[in-house]
Amino acid sequence: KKLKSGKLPPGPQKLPIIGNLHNLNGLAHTCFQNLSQKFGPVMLLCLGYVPTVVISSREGAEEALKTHDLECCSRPETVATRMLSYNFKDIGFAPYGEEWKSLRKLVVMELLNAKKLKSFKYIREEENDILVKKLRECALTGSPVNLTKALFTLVASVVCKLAFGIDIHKCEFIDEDNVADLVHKFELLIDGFAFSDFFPGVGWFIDQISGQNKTLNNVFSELDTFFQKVLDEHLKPGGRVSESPDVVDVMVDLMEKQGKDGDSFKLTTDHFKGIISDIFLAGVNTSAITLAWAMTEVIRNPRVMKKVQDEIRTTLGVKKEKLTEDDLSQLHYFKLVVKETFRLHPAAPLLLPRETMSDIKIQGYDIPAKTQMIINVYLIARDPKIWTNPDEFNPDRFLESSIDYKGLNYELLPFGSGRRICPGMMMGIANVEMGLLNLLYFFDWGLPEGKTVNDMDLEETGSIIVSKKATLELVPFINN
Ligand code: HEM
Repeated sequence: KKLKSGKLPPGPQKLPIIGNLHNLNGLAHTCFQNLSQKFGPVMLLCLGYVPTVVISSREGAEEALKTHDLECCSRPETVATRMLSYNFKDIGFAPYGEEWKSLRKLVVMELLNAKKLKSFKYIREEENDILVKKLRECALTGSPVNLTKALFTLVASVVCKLAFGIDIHKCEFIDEDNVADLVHKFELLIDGFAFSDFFPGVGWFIDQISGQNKTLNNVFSELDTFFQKVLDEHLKPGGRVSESPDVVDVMVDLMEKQGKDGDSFKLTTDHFKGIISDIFLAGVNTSAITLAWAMTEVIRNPRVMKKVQDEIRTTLGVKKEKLTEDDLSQLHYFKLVVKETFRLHPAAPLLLPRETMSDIKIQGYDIPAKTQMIINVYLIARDPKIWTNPDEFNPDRFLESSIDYKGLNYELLPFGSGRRICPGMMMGIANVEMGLLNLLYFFDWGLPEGKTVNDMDLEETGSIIVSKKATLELVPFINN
């Protein structure tokens, strides 16, 4: 691909063949942060053979996501994304077109619409209750809990039950204690560097002899086995007995009925697995990561912890045995704590990469078609021109502010914006809010013996999805 002339965005000097890959050593969003301090908020890099524009200003993000929304598609073609999306037969990595539209509509209609979400709230309440009971047992022994793992299990149990009709506490093919490891495998896969991502042809050869292809295939095959079993459960002869059909039931039903209409696309096993992969991986990881960061931040900020727990316990009283989603509606400061967590720790700090479908202009620069476009929402949410003391965790900053995080305020975009905005946003928010509320209402929290707040490791890890690297271990104390 050759970049056409015009007023291209500035960027660092390129080296032959590798382009600017040498500029990326470390976490992508922080490397881009250092580079954009030098080259500005719209900059052009070449990642191997992939021309890439990185945007890190609110104005640039707004122009890209709004004005040019119709000209962007989300399709970073890497070895890992090709595997996980089952050859782009999913939603997150599918190119813009009829297939993507139909699949997104199906998932939104069958899983993520407001009515369905409301009818699913009992599942969330039930699963949180199970976690609270387990934590109570740990509190009696006074021993630290691996909260990272507990939160992954919580979110996975909710997502698996409502999307796939599977109870992971009883399921034969997935062990509830290993679900966090399974999601972690996905992180390894998506972070796995493959030469063929950046150097077509010759890169494949290097990956083959270096063993990278084998590693990626092994990790993928474990995930694929899980997805296949989810599918098999739904295809069992005699059908499934289910009160309310889940997304896979609906797809099976559609597949059985399809065939006559020659125009519309046909659902295949790859579509099934692409959707299961999207829901499991995009749905579980992100909410669990956000919950772990929320707990980390409130432990590090005792003033905020006290203020939010006072609000929760005064508003809800101290005698509740079990919380319901209706309890959330009365809380105000609590929601600001969640908002501040989304600001400082967006689970997808660069959103999903997009690709321009035609030549476009952003902030006065010419950007050719087929350029990968990355929006650094992490940096925008910490821009000192927009936020006072941007690195400080301070939910009070939102007390007098109307800025929200649902895709309309371009300074705060943890769920993205525009046509590819996260379709699971409402479910993600509900998972995070209900999980955090239960942790803060029923328990007080401390650090393991001998540890202080200063010992807490805040290092991040990951590329597309970024999480807290170190496991979060805390000691619960029963409040009531
Ligand atoms: C705290 C929770 C979550 C966060 C922070 C989050 C964040 C995101 C972000 C930033 C994107 C990319 C948006 C863009 O590029 O503009 C995205 C896309 C997506 N998310 Fe989420 N998400 C969450 C929960 C969920 C859940 C619960 C599901 C499904 C059950 C889900 C399914 C998806 C899918 C399918 C896409 C791809 C959409 C498309 O390309 O059309 N997410 N998410």
